[in-house]
Amino acid sequence: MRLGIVGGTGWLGSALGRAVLEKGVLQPQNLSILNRTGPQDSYFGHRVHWPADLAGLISESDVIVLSIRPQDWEGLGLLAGDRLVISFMAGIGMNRLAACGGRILRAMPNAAAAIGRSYTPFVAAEGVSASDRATAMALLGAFGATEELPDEAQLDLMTAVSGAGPAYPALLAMVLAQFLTARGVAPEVAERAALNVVRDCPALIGAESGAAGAMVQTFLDYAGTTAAGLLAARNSGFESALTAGLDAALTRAANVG
Ligand SMILES: NC(=O)C1=CN([C@@H]2O[C@H](COP(=O)(O)OP(=O)(O)OC[C@H]3O[C@@H](n4cnc5c(N)ncnc54)[C@H](OP(=O)(O)O)[C@@H]3O)[C@@H](O)[C@H]2O)C=CC1
Ligand SMILES: O=C(O)[C@@H]1CCC=N1
Repeated sequence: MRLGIVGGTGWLGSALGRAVLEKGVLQPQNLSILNRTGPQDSYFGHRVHWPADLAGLISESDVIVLSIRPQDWEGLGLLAGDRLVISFMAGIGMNRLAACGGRILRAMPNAAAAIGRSYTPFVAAEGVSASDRATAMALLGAFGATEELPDEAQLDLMTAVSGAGPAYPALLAMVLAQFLTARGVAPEVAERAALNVVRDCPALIGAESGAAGAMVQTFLDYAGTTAAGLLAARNSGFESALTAGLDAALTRAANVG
């Protein structure tokens, strides 16, 4: 299989390119990278193809990954023939992607792709075969976990939620640190304390089903200071504020590009 990544030097495109090479999913001679700024001497220590333009990338690829920003899609003018096309673009629906003529699969990685820990759900259009799905899962599996969703509406929901990756935990860490600094704690100490909470919580919560709810319940049952804080945060609109943020992201996804 020969893979072409449009946007292969960007945030997600480079995470994918690096992962497929490091995991041995592809040999460098089977990887083509297109960007705006041009070729690089070394691509994560490998020599890959740097086609001069989109036509060059198409001609030397069996599978094309679109990892450009949504607003760049209309100007790209991709005509993919009967190739498998995997789009990472937020909010560019199957209806618009169909213009390129390929067999389309939309996937939604997140920033954890850069450390091989993305959660990458996908949906496939009609005409995408079992073998195409296996190909996509091998590629996406190189930078984390992947699974198929039943419909595109769910992928758009995931765009707002898992697609945001560390964004909301980072906002949480900022609020925690601001609370401390506003009450006299030195900024660097406040930041250490806040980051400790956010950075260590994945290992503490675990990954099993119901783990987050169980953790909250553990603290509520403990009935101490944290329970008082959790209840007050809920009563002050913590959940509705976050839900409003996710709704705004979903609305943006529907209007992007
Ligand atoms: N970043 C994230 O966490 C997530 C991103 N996404 C989606 O993934 C897609 C990629 O995002 P991200 O990696 O963050 O974006 P970046 O801005 O980091 O990368 C975009 C890439 O596209 C290249 N590019 C832009 N226009 C063209 C063009 N006309 N021809 C060839 N290459 C082009 C850029 O080239 P150059 O490097 O030369 O400028 C760059 O390599 C987006 O559509 C986004 O919605 C989805 C989920 C999460
Ligand atoms: O913020 C963004 O636009 C990207 C796309 C989906 C999630 N993150």
